[in-house]
Amino acid sequence: MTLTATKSSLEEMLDSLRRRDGEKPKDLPPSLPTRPTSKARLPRARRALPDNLKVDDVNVKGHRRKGSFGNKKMKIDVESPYIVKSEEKIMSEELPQCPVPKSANSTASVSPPPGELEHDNVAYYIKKKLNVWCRQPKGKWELGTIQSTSGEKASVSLLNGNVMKVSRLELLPANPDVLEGVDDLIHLSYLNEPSVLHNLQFRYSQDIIYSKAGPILIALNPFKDVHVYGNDLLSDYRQRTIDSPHVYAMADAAYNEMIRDEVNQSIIISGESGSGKTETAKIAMQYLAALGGGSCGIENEVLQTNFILEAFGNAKTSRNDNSSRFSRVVQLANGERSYHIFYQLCAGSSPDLKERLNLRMASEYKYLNQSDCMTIDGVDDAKNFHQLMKALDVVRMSKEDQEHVFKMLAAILWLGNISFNAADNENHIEVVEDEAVTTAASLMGCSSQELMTALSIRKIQAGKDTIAKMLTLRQAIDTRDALAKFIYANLFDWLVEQVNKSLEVGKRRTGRSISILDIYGFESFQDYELDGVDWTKVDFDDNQECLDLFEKKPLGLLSLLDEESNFPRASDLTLANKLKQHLNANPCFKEEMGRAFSVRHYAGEVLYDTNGFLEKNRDPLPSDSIQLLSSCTCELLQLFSKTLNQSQKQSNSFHAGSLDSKKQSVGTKFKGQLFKLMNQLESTTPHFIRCIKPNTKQLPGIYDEDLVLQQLKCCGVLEVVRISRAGYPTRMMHQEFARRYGFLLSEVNTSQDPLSISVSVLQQFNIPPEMYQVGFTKLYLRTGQIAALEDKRKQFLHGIVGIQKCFRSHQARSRYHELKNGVKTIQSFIRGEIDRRNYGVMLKSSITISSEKIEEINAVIVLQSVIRGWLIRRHIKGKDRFKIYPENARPRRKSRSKIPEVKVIYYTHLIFEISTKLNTYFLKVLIL
Ligand SMILES: Nc1ncnc2c1ncn2[C@@H]1O[C@H](COP(=O)(O)OP(=O)(O)OP(=O)(O)O)[C@@H](O)[C@H]1O
Repeated sequence: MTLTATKSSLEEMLDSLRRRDGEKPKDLPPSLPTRPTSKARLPRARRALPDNLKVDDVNVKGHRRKGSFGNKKMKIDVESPYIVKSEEKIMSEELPQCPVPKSANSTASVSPPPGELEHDNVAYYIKKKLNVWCRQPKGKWELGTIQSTSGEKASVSLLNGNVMKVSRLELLPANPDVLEGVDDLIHLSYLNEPSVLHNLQFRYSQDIIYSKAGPILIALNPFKDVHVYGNDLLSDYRQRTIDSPHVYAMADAAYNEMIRDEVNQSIIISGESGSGKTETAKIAMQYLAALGGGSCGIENEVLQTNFILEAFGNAKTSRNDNSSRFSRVVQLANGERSYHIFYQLCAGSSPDLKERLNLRMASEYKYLNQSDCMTIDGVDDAKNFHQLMKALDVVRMSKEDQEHVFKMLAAILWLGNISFNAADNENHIEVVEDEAVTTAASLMGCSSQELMTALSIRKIQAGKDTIAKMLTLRQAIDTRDALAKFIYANLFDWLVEQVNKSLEVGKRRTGRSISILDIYGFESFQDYELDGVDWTKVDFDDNQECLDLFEKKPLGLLSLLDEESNFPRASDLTLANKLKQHLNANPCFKEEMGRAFSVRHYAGEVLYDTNGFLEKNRDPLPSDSIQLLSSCTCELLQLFSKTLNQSQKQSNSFHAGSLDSKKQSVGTKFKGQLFKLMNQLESTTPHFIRCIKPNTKQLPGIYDEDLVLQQLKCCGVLEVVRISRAGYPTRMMHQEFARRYGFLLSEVNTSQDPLSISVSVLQQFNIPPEMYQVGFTKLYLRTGQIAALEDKRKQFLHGIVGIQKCFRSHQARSRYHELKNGVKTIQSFIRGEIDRRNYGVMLKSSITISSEKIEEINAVIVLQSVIRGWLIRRHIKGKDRFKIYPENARPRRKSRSKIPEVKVIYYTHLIFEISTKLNTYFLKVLIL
């Protein structure tokens, strides 16, 4: 398969963009002011620092704390999200027609993408000495100012001092300095290629690797540690004290939407090999794991799973030392390695394990030594093997299962070493019975003979008879390799299943999930129309025709491939002819010479050679091999063959008669998996991250403009920004919108109808009508609108919480004082009593006093009792009157007890009072 991204198709795409830009959708302002209507000055590029600026407020690496000065994002915190702050107003007054965004939320004022300089505009640009982008002969863009024009030519003075004459078509408007390095491309006044590239480069040069392109997060691979991760930043993003673009912010948005809308989410990460998808996925996982429960250890578990998945799923390629790869067990190119796990196992297993697996050095296995590359600079395979063992323990894989996994890996390596001898003159072979066969067979749990038969003979059903046919060398090698690939693929799937099982705790708790995957998708605009929305249609490159080319039935490429795979006499040439015959009418298909054809994909044109298509599409694992696997004593192999049989039965019930009644083609399997994935995705809210590789050398600090531009175009980032500005990317059901924002209404809406509540909310906050569309079922909002409402909602909730706090604290304080006073009274009462009772003892224990003093105290106590007795006797006559009787022990002679209970309490108080006074008196005496 050769990739030929022809210039013509890219140019065509660019032209279509230009043509569209020329049409200028009616809801968008012109690309440049035709005439200045204000004499006001342009905004200064650098504003003076405010007096109250604190150094802490301005973060390095583009991490802007909310409300801090010095960031590029034009977002401001204002009372109403739709009221423009004075400074911003001045800016827009100064540039009445130049579309500088008023705020992050007001996107209607931005212009459409690249437009050539119009005649009127050129005069304005010359007069105001405004910067323009000027294309250099080699295609690079340079900043400069137009000095003069003559016909279609313009004389441009470049920043480096050179003056050059260029066609006006080679000039594009540049953004004002104030927009340099904005964190969302959507805020650029001019969304032309050089402006976008410059903006990303400006940020990249300051190690700000994340930017937004409307709803998409762009991540430029820094190829170095840029210190923008870790627990501190993680909690900053969680608490929303930082809102600059970051994977954390996107993961946080996904998490919040999952909780808010009760809908599963997906984070879809796309990009070229080596652009940083895996790293980005890990960063997102790190954030979600920390949210999901750092306390119960799941964070560590999630991060450990990465180690397992990378060991088994990644390999070194020429583009990336740690590339996620498929199917590279049996074939390797020079400079590349097979999956890391094979090298780790050979380098790091203990002598015991080595002996059990009869393991050799990596260089002794043919599956590994066909490439000249055995090690990776800076990577220690043995150390990584020990880390892998720990990770397997963390995901609770039993030692027995771990042993099974290592056995399967060793079996694969030994299978690769099996060789064949010619058996006759007809190119038939027989297996060489050597150490490779015996070890592979013993690791798999079958006899050497069984394995040798499966690799050299194929049984064919002819009516009721079974005929044994000897294999040719090619067939035998294919069978051996297919067996190795099958075992590895199933082992990997099984591992993923084990890992998922061990992580399922979280899912059981919430019932919701966030999936992270490497794929790219497009927005569908159909539902706008279905919902009765009158909107300015945004033209965009739809790849439906290309999708039809592949999967339309009965005459799609995959169906035709399956059909041809069923013809015994079919060849790759007959397949190519069939494709040309049936698919020529599709504009995405192009005939080529011989067995070749081209497909016009969204990203560019790809030339395909049908060589080997049929063989690869047929089921690569013969039924003899499947039988062998099911008879092996190794539990994992039995499980794999059982799973294979089940999936074949299932697919046969769905696709009866599609291929031969037993086998499912690779194409059909792939299509089935893709549809399953799409179905899963469709039930989620997607969040897109586009990873960009700034250079092919895998080095920091190098920004290759052409390479970046190509990647931006291939995945349609510029399209998405343009569509986001012109479209309504946020949709919400009226019920949902009313439930979430209805309470913000200052007047109660009597109708209680969600649609009218939604409209009242929009009106209350003066959302301009061009910022939304009201559908039958949903509300459609332009970019940034929901964020503004969310801010408003948050402010409102803060206010409510503030009032609640005040009221509750007042309540709590009053209650506290009441209790405190009560406690004080009881305490003083009890303490007095205790003090009185223990007075002598306390004195003895805590103060060192002489025996004379003790005698003195005793004398005082005696005196006290005498005085007390006298005082009481003087006040009250009759000793029974002073007794406090328990409830159930009242005196029998009630007639003699005439004092009411109140009086008893009074007297008791009196006694206490007197004795307290006496105590105080005597204490004073003692201290003196
Ligand atoms: N955010 C980042 N910070 C620092 N280095 C990074 C970052 N992202 C990627 N890299 C570097 O780039 C290399 C390649 O990244 P990664 O393996 O994630 O690419 P990929 O897109 O997954 O590639 P493939 O498709 O081949 O699997 C990493 O090994 C790492 O050195």
